[in-house]
Parts: sequence; C-alpha cells; structure tokens
Amino acid sequence: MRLMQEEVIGYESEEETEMESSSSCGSIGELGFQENSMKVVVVGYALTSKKIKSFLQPKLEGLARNKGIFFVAIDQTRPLSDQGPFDIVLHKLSGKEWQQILEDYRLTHPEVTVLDPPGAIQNLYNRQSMLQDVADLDFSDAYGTVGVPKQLVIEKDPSSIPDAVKKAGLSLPLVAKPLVAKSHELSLAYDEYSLQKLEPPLVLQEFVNHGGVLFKVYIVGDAIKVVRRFSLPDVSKRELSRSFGVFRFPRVSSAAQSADDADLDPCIAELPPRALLERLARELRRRLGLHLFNLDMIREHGTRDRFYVIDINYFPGYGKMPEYEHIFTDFLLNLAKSKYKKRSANLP
Ligand SMILES: O=P(O)(O)O[C@@H]1[C@@H](OP(=O)(O)O)[C@H](OP(=O)(O)O)[C@H](O)[C@H](OP(=O)(O)O)[C@H]1OP(=O)(O)O
Ligand SMILES: Nc1ncnc2c1ncn2[C@@H]1O[C@H](COP(=O)(O)OP(=O)(O)O)[C@@H](O)[C@H]1O
Ligand SMILES: [Mg+2]
Ligand SMILES: [Mg+2]
Repeated sequence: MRLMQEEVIGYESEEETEMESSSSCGSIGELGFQENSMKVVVVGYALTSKKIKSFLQPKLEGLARNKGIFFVAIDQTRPLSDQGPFDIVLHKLSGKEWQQILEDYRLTHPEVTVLDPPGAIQNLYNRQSMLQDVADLDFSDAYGTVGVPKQLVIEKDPSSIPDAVKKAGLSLPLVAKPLVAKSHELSLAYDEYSLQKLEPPLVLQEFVNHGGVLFKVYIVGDAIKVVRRFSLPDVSKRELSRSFGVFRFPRVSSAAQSADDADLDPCIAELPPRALLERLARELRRRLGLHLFNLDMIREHGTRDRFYVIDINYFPGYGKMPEYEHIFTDFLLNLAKSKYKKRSANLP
C-alpha cells in the first residue's frame, strides 16, 4: 500500500554544504573549529516533546553531526543569553512570555538567526490573517491561479450567522474553522442556520470541491517538497440539496495518511506545476517573512489550473516529509554559511 506520494521539486543549494575552513576570524557560535576544519553550527531548539520526537530523529541528528551541526536543547527556565552561544534558534512553543523572550533575544543578539521571528509566526495562528498574504498576492501565471476560498469571520454572535453569510454572498456548504489555528475541530455545514450551534470566533469558508486530494507543500527556506494526502470528498449538488446540519469532522491530515492512492484520477492527482509552486513559495516566504512552513493546497475539481490555499502551518510535521533530514541540514548549513560570509565581509 502506498501511503503518500511525493515529488521533490528542487532544492536550491547555491553553495557547497561544508563550511569553509580557511579563516582566522573566529568561529560561528565561538565554538572554534572542529578537528576536520569544519566550523561548528550550534542550533538551540525550544520545541514540545511531541515535536522533538517527530523532528529530532536520530537520522537527522546523525547527519547533522557529520556536517558540523549540533542541536542543543534550550532550557526555558534560564536566560537565553546565558546559553549557547547559538548560531540558530529553532522554536515552536506557545505563550506570550516566551515570545517576548525571543523578541528581546533577537534585539540583543542580532548575530543569531531566530527561526522564525515570533511576530511573523503569530500571523499564522489566526485563520483570518494566515491567508491574507495569499489573498493579497492574487497569484496568476501561465501555469494557473492561486486564491483563497471566500471566507467570513464570525467574532461573537452566532445568531448573526445566517444574515452574515447571506450578506457576504457565501455559497453552501461551508467549512467552519476555529479562528485559532491551533484548534483543529472543524465542521462542514450544509445549511447556514445550523451554524448557530457552533461557538465563535470562527472562520466560515466556502467548501471547494477538489476530488478528495490535497497537496501539502512543505517549504524549508528555498527548498520545496510536495506530497499528496487524501482529503474530504466532494459534495454534490444533489447531496447538498438533501442534507442539513453541521457535521464535525476529525483531523483530516492524520486520517489521510492511511489512504491508498493507487486508483487516483490523474486529473485530480496531478501535482501543481513546479514552476507555479516555486514562484508562489518564493513570494510567500518574502511576504510572510518565514522560512519554515507548509501550505495545504487544493485544485478545484473540474479545472486543471485553479488552485486554492486553505491552510498554512508554521514548522509543520517535517518528519513526514521525505528526505527532510538532508534538506533541513543543508538549509541550516547554508544559513549559517551565508551569515558567516556577511560577517566576514564586514570585518576590516
Ligand atoms: O504533528 P504533525 O506531524 O501532525 O504536524 C502537525 C501538522 O501536520 P502536517 O505536517 O501539516 O501534516 C499540522 O498541519 P495541519 O494543520 O493538520 O494541516 C499543524 O502544523 C500542527 O501544528 P499545530 O498543532 O497546528 O501547531 C503540526 O503539529 P506539531 O507537530 O507542530 O505539534
Ligand atoms: N475550503 C475548503 N474546501 C474544501 N476542503 C477544505 C476546505 N478547508 C478545509 N478543508 C478540508 O479540511 C481539512 C482541514 O482543514 P485545514 O484548514 O487544513 O485545517 P487544519 O489546520 O486543522 O489542518 C483540509 O485538510 C481539507 O481536507
Ligand atoms: Mg491543514
Ligand atoms: Mg493547520
């Protein structure tokens, strides 16, 4: 059984992955040179135990070590400045206090790359602001268009939903998503009156038929990988006319992994064109100010080139991205290397 299909769509590695050896101006992270003359890259990490398990797998750590990259756990109970010194800080922890600590650290330690800036990440934790850059981009090129499904935010009063939906001109069915992106209790509503049962704040988004296949576009700096996942099935006009109510659905991405994709219709399963994804990812990286995220993308069923982004996740489950170990370590190395070069260039 094939669980997920994947396709590498390129990794821009402009420079060699090994650190340069001939310099006398100190080490990255001030840890000196390794015996084999590679500079050491120290990556501090502040992640949940779930994330540590899925991301910091032995293969990643081993490969990293061979390239001179060392992962060091950040102790949240101690000042960051007393730890490390780090070249890069990787983080995905919630809490305002922690975010402030990171913001302060960025100001006092400009030599450290904090992946990514907490403020930029915060935009992804609200399902309205998350898709704003995609909407603003209004992407269109020879390979297709990329938009956001029509959506509406309900801040408070659930009784206002039927009117608000009519006023906004949203078509049923609607996907109801908690405004807070970390919450994954989604529902599909066949009629707007039943939505009054749900608890705002919510985003109501038009459901777009896409043949039950979703594209997960993983981005790590300049590198992109796209995998197919099973998704919610289409809703026919007939089904819509006969159905009422709100149906809660479980987290789709985890359920999707056990699907067999052997019989997929090629019109549905064909990956979005590389050139389109590369341009889209480049633009979004810049606009979002982020290096580490993924996009959930769907193709409108019956079209070849009409795509929608429905979700963006910060520092997603890279452990599920094939070959993430190589991609991630190359990314970290290139980041450290380009920073080091810049610093060297500024020296007298
Ligand atoms: O744990 P995983 O591997 O399922 O990763 C989750 C992501 O799955 P994906 O890589 O897109 O399939 C997941 O993506 P979806 O929202 O399910 O599309 C989220 O990024 C989730 O983070 P959070 O709970 O929203 O903060 C991610 O959870 P964390 O690992 O960051 O806790
Ligand atoms: N507008 C939409 N049209 C069709 N299906 C959708 C839409 N929005 C979400 N879905 C389905 O619901 C799933 C979960 O929605 P998503 O916005 O990705 O939330 P989460 O952050 O919980 O992954 C998607 O993977 C997809 O299967
Ligand atoms: Mg999703
Ligand atoms: Mg999500």
